[in-house]
Amino acid sequence: MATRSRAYEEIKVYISATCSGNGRHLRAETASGRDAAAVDKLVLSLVDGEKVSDQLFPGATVWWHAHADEPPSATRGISRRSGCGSRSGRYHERYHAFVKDTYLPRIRREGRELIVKGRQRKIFTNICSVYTGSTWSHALFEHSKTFTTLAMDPARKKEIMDDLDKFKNGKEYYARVGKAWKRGYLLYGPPGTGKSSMIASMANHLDYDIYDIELTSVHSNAELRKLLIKTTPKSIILIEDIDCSLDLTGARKKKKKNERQRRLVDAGRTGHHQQQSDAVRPAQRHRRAVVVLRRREDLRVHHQPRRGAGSALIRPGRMDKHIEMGYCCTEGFKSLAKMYLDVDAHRLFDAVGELLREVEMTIANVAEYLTPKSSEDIPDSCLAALVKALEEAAAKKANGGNEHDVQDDEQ
Ligand SMILES: Nc1ncnc2c1ncn2[C@@H]1O[C@H](COP(=O)(O)OP(=O)(O)OP(=O)(O)O)[C@@H](O)[C@H]1O
Repeated sequence: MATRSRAYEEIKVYISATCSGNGRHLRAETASGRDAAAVDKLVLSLVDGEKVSDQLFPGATVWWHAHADEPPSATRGISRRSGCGSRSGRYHERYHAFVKDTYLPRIRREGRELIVKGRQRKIFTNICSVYTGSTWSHALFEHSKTFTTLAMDPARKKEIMDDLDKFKNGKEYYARVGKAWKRGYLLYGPPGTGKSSMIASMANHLDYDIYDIELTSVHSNAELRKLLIKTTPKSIILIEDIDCSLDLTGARKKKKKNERQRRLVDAGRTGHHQQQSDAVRPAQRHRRAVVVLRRREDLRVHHQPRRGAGSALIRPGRMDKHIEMGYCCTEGFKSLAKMYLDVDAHRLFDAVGELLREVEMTIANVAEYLTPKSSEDIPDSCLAALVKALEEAAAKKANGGNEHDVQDDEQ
């Protein structure tokens, strides 16, 4: 809404997002032209009474003034609760067309992007209380892992990132084929192979919140549905250790009975545990996490009386993409070496590559060897320690032992 005052126009915009950043520490200096800092100040950082000027182009300026007032209740689409005041901008009337048609739309667009970028994502977990029933409690999601710092075969990484992008930008596709806008991933692999890191990278890549559901605390499908309804439209629904989660209500006893047998089956699938029979250690079994990316549509939970709450949601057959998080490969090792030691090439690379083809070591273990433990540690000593550990594991394996024992003992 613009009001006329002599040769000047005034325009008022309401900021409809929670402020982030502490405006008090920012000086209300002249904002320079079009840079993001100007929009940042304007949209997020100004405190009540502060002024900032923004140059449209040489000789043409908008003077902005921050107010703490809330939007009128009739203002549509603006939440009173989350408002952080308004900004009034004053400019010469001769620039009115430019301000209205070019400047303001750009400020709105850039401001919206900034708000989204500056938004703190959250990780939710479900809690069950006698007073409120099942509900979500949350903490800030601050996992720093991204696809840039996730060591894995670049081709596989690209495939996963492309898949995520396709999902994220798939609005028209999902509408056209009449499918709910969601996608399920089954992540599986031994502990320490990077499942949590992958989930964090996905959340950071998509800029989604994470809802980590503990299905054993959910007693019925109705309860689960209530929880899912309370999730935000752009979210990752995460169910870790689905083998345990499936062990819910009626299935629990039967499952326990079959536990030993299942371990053996899992061990058979993973190959290297094949001859271990009862010696299969739970810590080395493959663990599985289900990740459901969700946009807009509610997840449909079908009634599954015999399998317990959520089994329809997490049954592996329902997953669109299976991602195996395996042991460290040569490509994964090379990206770790770059990340941890800042080396692209080294005389020990070939030896490590060869040994990794022979023995299985998790990325977490490799990363630990590549982490300098003192100021004397240099790439040479870290890589030599890794080669030594791999050689010991290979020797143990050759003698019929468990190569993972060496790694576990040493770490
Ligand atoms: N691909 C990877 N790139 C970089 N670091 C990794 C990778 N995988 C694992 N790590 C490092 O190893 C450690 C363990 O990884 P993570 O927790 O992601 O494994 P996980 O498979 O989820 O283990 P668990 O099944 O026990 O939960 C973390 O400190 C992580 O930084």
